[in-house]
Amino acid sequence: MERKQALALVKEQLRPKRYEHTVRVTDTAISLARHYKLDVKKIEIAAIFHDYAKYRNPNEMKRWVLSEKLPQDLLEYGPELLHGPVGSIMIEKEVGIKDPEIQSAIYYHTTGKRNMSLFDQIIFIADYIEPGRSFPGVEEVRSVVYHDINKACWLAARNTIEFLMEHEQPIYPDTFQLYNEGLVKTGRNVNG
Ligand SMILES: Nc1ncnc2c1ncn2[C@@H]1O[C@H](COP(=O)(O)OP(=O)(O)O)[C@@H](O)[C@H]1O
Repeated sequence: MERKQALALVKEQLRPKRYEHTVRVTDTAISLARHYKLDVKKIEIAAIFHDYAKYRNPNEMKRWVLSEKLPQDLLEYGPELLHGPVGSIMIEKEVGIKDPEIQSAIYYHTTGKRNMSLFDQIIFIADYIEPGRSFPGVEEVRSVVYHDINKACWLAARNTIEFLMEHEQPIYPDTFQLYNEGLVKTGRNVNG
């Protein structure tokens, strides 16, 4: 699918600010894909569709979780966490995009997870660092992402966990697993 057609399809699904965010995520992801030598056209499609389900009705998303047998614990964390997993299914059913790499990146773009592929990482971190983001710590992530994308994803997970804890929000465990993985892989675990 071409960029123009893909953007037109998501524009119908999103509010104007979210659509602008999507365009910035897409441009950021393309730049990272060029740098890390991934398929730029494929990254572009994943980025354009990453928030496809963002404004779907929470009850509709809940029905998709149940009918598609997605992990039911997602339902305990509020509707915000559903749009990635549900969006990964919806793009196949509604748009005809059936591609495991694209669908995985959309599925995990909010929480991250351990063992992300480079493709997953690029969508996850492009969403976090796109130029419209201004939360604490984002500059540090931008400064490392072109030479150490593992570190960038780890920092994003750490910052998100800190933010959610400060606000006493529940935290879906995939983000903890990404955080832990970074410490274990760099030897900074409890025994190190
Ligand atoms: N593991 C998690 N558990 C609960 N909430 C999370 C987790 N990871 C991220 N979030 C929250 O989900 C919300 C949506 O994330 P965001 O990056 O804005 O996604 P998107 O750009 O796709 O809308 C943010 O408020 C973020 O703090």
